[in-house]
Amino acid sequence: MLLDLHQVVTAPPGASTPRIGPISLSVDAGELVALTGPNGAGKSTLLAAITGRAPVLSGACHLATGTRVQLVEQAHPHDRDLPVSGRDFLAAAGADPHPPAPLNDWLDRRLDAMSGGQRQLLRVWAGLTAPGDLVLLDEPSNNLDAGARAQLHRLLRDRPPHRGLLLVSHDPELLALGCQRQVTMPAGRT
Ligand SMILES: Nc1ncnc2c1ncn2[C@@H]1O[C@H](COP(=O)(O)OP(=O)(O)OP(=O)(O)O)[C@@H](O)[C@H]1O
Repeated sequence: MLLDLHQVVTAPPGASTPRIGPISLSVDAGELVALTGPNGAGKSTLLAAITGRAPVLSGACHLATGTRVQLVEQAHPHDRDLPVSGRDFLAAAGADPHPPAPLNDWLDRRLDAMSGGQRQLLRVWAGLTAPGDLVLLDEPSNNLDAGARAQLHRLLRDRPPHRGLLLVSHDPELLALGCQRQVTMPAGRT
């Protein structure tokens, strides 16, 4: 098992409330596990706990020894300030430099000259193909139009087969992509 959470209770980085959880889930190599739940339930905070940026207040969060984690966060306003080309961004991430069309058409463009959706797809590609065993995707279809959502589905469908994926999403189309399990985050507590 790459990731095994048992009754984990966490809280946002630097805060002691709200308490998030308890939640249990596991992700094995090759599995796609979906994490759903209402806005504010704590899904992004749980990803922060898995990557060590938020505390595990009780329960156990176990990553198999040597597991490399790639986190693709929700689109961040500072993304657009990065003065690098798509090609340099993929190189810096250690990602596959040959994404499928139409992503390959954007590689000579600077990130700050791409649309938010184009940056988002490139970030997902980087997360899926950079060295890693477990990929954490935080609401990757946010702000994508129908065409970009279709591209995202293709990237996920054709992902490297042995990686484990934990997919945070509210998007029914994404959740229908063939998740092994769907786990619902309980509402947060103060
Ligand atoms: N830095 C912080 N300090 C205090 N509270 C925070 C902080 N960051 C988030 N929160 C609170 O923690 C709770 C969980 O937030 P989080 O972003 O993890 O939820 P989420 O399930 O990912 O939500 P969404 O579906 O809207 O993205 C929310 O009530 C939020 O207001």
